[in-house]
Order: sequence, then structure tokens, then C-alpha cells
Amino acid sequence: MQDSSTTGAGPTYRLEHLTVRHLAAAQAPALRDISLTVAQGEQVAVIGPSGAGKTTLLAVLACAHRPADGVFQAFGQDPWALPEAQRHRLRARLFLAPQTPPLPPRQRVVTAVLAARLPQWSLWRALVSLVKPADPEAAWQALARFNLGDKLYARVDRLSGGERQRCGLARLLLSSAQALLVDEPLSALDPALSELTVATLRQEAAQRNATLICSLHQVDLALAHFPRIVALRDGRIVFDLPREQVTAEMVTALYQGELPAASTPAAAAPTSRVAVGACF
Ligand SMILES: Nc1ncnc2c1ncn2[C@@H]1O[C@H](COP(=O)(O)OP(=O)(O)OP(=O)(O)O)[C@@H](O)[C@H]1O
Repeated sequence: MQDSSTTGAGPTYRLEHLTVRHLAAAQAPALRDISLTVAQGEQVAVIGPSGAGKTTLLAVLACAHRPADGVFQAFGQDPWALPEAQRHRLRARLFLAPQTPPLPPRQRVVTAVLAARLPQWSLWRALVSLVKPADPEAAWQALARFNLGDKLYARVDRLSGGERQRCGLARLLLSSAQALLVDEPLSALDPALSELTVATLRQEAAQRNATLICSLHQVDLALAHFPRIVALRDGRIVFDLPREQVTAEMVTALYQGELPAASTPAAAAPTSRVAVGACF
């Protein structure tokens, strides 16, 4: 019998009553009582005010930050109960695109983008690619999807903030990950590029049936493009709803700090996803 963690039959993520801390136990947790199930292939936007816990949640989901308490499973496995080598293999199935991609400043864009394939390459091929890029055509295609094809041979430190951000996202396209975790991909982009970027991420995820979880400050774009909205505030899930059920009042209250009664998880219970809970 095959293990569901390798067949992909189960959810991508299962979180139950998760508590996550950054520092000492004395500090208030960054995430608390987070329960969330995300099916393979789902596309979820995570919204919420600054400091709500969006980046922390993505770090947990990327198996980069160990929760302090609660249940956390990725692809049916608790990464923190696995031996290091297995946890490493599990991480290879996830791709986290941080808000500021860690790109070596002196590298050419082509090399930086192709680095997304390192987990798939032998050490020898990886070393050779540093000198002579192994598949520049693939890197160009990925960059072109973010309107950045002309920067293939530019140096990373000569890119603008928005170009660097899209360069980081082009890496995502070259990965073979089954869960795509994207942290505020639009923070340095103009409106037209924001639309293009969200559309490209969604298209890529749909094509490979990958789960896409994206934190966004642009609530309008989140509501326009993502079927499911998870709202965080002060480290807790405020609502977890299909976008059709998210009202302007709920969004205003989320960012003002007070929620109308109808948007509390219990009151908004018509959907099975409500408050089933709420993350390199
Ligand atoms: N490395 C860290 N050490 C200590 N506390 C941290 C660390 N990173 C984040 N925090 C705290 O954890 C909480 C959640 O931060 P997080 O970065 O996850 O929020 P966010 O919703 O992504 O915010 P933003 O929208 O501003 O990026 C905040 O109170 C923050 O101060």
C-alpha cells in the first residue's frame, strides 16, 4: 500500500491548535490556536494587518520554523518528527518565495533563477552551471512570464526592487514544488505588474496542481483572484472563508481591529471551512 504522503491523496497541510513563538516562552506567541486544512491544489490568500503573523505562518508552512505546540503536518507528515534527511526531502516539495528574495548580488539573473533547480541536479551539474548556465532558455521563459526576459544576463545588484522580486518568483516557476508559498509578492510592483504576477502564480499552480498560499496586503487583488481568504490578526485566524462570503465590513474591521458579530467564525458557520483553523 502506498503512503498518502507520497501519493498526494491527503491535504497539503493540516494544522491544529498551533502555537508559534519567535523567541522566549515569555514573549507573546506570533501565532496562536491556528487550525487550518489546505487541500492539494487549493489557492489561498492570507491577509491581515502588519504584524498579524502572515510571514510567520508561511515560515511554518515551509517547515522553516518549528511550532511550539499543536499539530502540524505537511503532505501527511510532521516534518519535525522526521530525521533531518527526510525533513530535507519534504522541504524539497515546498517552495517559499520570501518578500525579499535572497539572491546573490553579484550573480547574473540567469544563474540566480536556475539555482531553483539545484535540488534536482547532481553536484557536478550544479557546479558547471555556475560557470556556464545549464538551461538559459528555461530561465528566460520563466522571466518572460513576469515581463523580465530582457534581464536574463543582468547582474542581480543592478535590478530594481520590483525586478528582484519578480526574479525571485521566476525561480519558483523553475522549481518542481507541489506547494508554492509566496510572501507579499506585490510589495514593489505597480498595479499592472501586480495583476500579471498574481495571474502567473495562479496559472502555474493550477497547471501543476500545486497548492498556492500567498500573503497579500492588496485585499482587492486577494478577493478578485483567490477562492479562499484566510484573515489573520494578532496571530489568530479572524476568518477563513470563500471570497464570496467576505464583506467590505469584515475587511474594514480586520484592519481596524474590531470585527462585526456576523464575521466571527461561529456566526459565519455556513461554510465548512470557517475557522477550521488558520503558514521558510
Ligand atoms: N525574527 C523575529 N523575532 C522576534 N519576533 C518576530 C520575528 N519575526 C516576526 N516577529 C514578530 O511576530 C509577529 C508576526 O510577525 P510577521 O512578520 O509574521 O507578521 P506579518 O503579518 O507578516 O507582518 P507584515 O505584514 O508587516 O510583513 C510580530 O509581532 C513580529 O514582531
